[in-house]
Formats: sequence, C-alpha cells, structure tokens
Amino acid sequence: MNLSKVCQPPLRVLITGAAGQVAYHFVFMLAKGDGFGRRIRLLLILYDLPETTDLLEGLCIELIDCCYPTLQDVVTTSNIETAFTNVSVAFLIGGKPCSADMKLSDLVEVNTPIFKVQGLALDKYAKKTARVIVVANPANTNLFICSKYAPSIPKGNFSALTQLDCSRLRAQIARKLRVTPNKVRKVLTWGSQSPSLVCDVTKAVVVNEGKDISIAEAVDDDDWLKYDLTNIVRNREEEVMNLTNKSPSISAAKALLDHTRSLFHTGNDFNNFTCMGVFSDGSYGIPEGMVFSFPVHISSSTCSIVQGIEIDEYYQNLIDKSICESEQERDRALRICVLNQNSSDIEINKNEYQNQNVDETQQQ
Ligand SMILES: NC(=O)c1ccc[n+]([C@@H]2O[C@H](COP(=O)([O-])OP(=O)(O)OC[C@H]3O[C@@H](n4cnc5c(N)ncnc54)[C@H](O)[C@@H]3O)[C@@H](O)[C@H]2O)c1
Repeated sequence: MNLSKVCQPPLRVLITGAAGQVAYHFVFMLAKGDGFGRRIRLLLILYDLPETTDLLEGLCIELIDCCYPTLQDVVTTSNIETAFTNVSVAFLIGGKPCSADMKLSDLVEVNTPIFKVQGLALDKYAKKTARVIVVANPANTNLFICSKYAPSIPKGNFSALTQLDCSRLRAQIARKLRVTPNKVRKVLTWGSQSPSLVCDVTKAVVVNEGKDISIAEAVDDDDWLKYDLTNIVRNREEEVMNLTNKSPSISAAKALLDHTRSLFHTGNDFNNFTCMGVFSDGSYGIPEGMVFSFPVHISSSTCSIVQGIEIDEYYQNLIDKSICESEQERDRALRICVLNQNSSDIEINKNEYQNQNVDETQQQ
C-alpha cells in the first residue's frame, strides 16, 4: 500500500526569520511536538533572507537528522510565495531585534515595511483560516500592520507574543517566594513590550498546598510589587543585551512555545488565563481595534478577552499612558506604510526573492 495516499497532509507551519536566534531555539521544540502535540505531523517552512541560505540549510539538515516522529518534512526558502502558500500557522519572527544602542520603539522604522509585505503575502497566499503569531518587535504594532494588509484573514486569528513579560513576572515572584514558577498564576501585562508596559499582579496568586494565596499577602511588600518588580521586568531585556550583546532568545522561544500551547490547547492550563497581544473589542476602555496585551481565555483556538477584572486607579493611570504610547507607535507605523506605498507593493508582486529548495511537498 502507498501510505502517502492514505495519510492526511501535515500541518503547514511557516517560521519567518528562521535563521535567527529566537527561531533557532523555537524550531526544535516545535519539531519535537511540544507546540502542537505529538499527534500532529508537521511540514515546517523555514523562511529568511537570501543571505542566510547556508544557515537555513544547516538548520534543515539538523532537524531532519533529529528524526522526530512528528516532523514530516522541512522546506527552506527565501521566496515569499513559496513560504506563505497554503500555510495554516505562521510564526512571524523575522525582523530586526533591538541592539544595545537602540530603543525598542526604534524598531518601528525597520520592521514596519516587513510586516506590510508579510500581511500582503498572507492575504494573497495563506489559508483564510491561518493562525498568525507575531513575534518580531514591536509585536503589537507589527500585528496591527500585518492584519491591515491581510484583510481576508479574520482579525481574531492574529495574536502577538507578550507572554515573555508574564514569564519574567512569574519568575521574579517565584524567586522572591522561593517556590517554583508554576506555582505563580494570574499575573497580567497590559499594553506592549515597552517602557510603558504595565505589570499587574493584583489578581496574581501563589498555589500553596492546593490553596490560592494572593501575591499581595504572600509577598507582603507593596512597594516591591508595585515599583521594583516592574523595573526588574522592564530592564530584563537590556540586562541580557548588555551582558551578551544579543537580545534574549532562549526565554523568548520558551515564551513562544507557551503562547502556542495556550493557543492550540496542547499544554497550558486553559481554565486559567494567559496574556497575548490581541485586537481590543473596547474592553477596559482600550480603544476598539487597538492591539494591546490583555488577559485572554482561549476556546477552539479563539481568544476572548477575560472580563470583570477590577482595575484600581494606580494601574488605570499606567494603562492610559500605555494606550497613548501604543497610539503613537501605530500612527508612526501607518505613516511609514504610506511612505513605502509603492516599494513594498511592488516587492510582493515581483516576488523579490529567489526560489530555493522547494520540493513537491509544498503543493500539499
Ligand atoms: N515579542 C517578544 O516577546 C520578543 C522576544 C524576543 C525577540 N523578539 C523579536 O523577535 C525578532 C527576532 O529576534 P532574534 O533574536 O531572533 O533576531 P535575529 O537577528 O537573531 O534574527 C532575525 C532574523 O530575521 C531575519 N529577517 C530580517 N528581515 C526579514 C524579512 N524581511 N523576512 C524574513 N526574515 C527576515 C534575519 O535575516 C534574521 O535571520 C526581533 O524583532 C526581536 O526584537 C520579540
């Protein structure tokens, strides 16, 4: 019997920026089945710029040699049409990371044009049911731009990675309380990964002998929770960059795995909530249509914003500042798109990159 005729096609999963640091750590966890579960066979499409061809090829060889039972095939490409055609899930990691001499907001200039092109590519080539996870920073603004140029894919299918800051929060509280991080739950981040990120632990609990104890009670240090903790989390990226000259990648890849597991119900506790950048429906006074980090519930891979959280005046002021900053960043990105009007539209039509390493599996 020809098994290929009876087997379901594998899930087509695109990873952009596949030759970069975050992807390097993420792709092995995904290929192993940690993201979508061990029953789902994967066709991984590794997409990056033409100058990274050797790195992509090397990664491809290593992935194949791992013999993961979940990994059906790997395609490497710098051709945008090959990369985006018929994808079911797209992890958009490709873009410039922050360097020590840059502010996170400086990335808007370089990464916005990339997300305009990739939005157009999603619209033209991807499945209309595709799930899109935006990682490259500024993730919320990149999501906004990408979705704007991919109007045929529902806005609810897009989410941005903001989980890393939640992980940082949980890790710091766990260290303070000398417990493992899995005991710390319901930490929240509102807004975006930036100086205005809002770390909210008012609903957070630590689980002790099966009982939830509020973090405020367990830590018993209001100043540390309100000020020191936020500063530690906001400076975490810079600390890593100053020490290693690179932006954090292992912790980002693990956060992306957690995001994936929440979204596809393959690991995390989904009775609980998690945080993601999603389009606002107007909840909590965040303007409708703005992409913001919210606490979300996931059901059938669809995110809904958790309702009914009381926000005190202190956090409300911080959230208001974050709204202003997000609006400014979004408007700046929109202006860049207008300035790039012709160049990026032409890029997608001309199919700017060379075809590489495309095998017949891409037709599935
Ligand atoms: N949301 C988060 O929590 C979070 C966490 C960590 C990193 N990031 C962001 O993720 C991105 C990647 O980080 P990294 O450390 O892997 O950087 P990296 O420089 O190691 O890799 C980036 C890769 O993207 C590729 N790339 C650039 N332009 C591209 C394009 N137009 N199409 C496809 N690929 C392209 C580069 O060639 C490179 O291989 C950065 O923007 C970084 O700021 C986000």
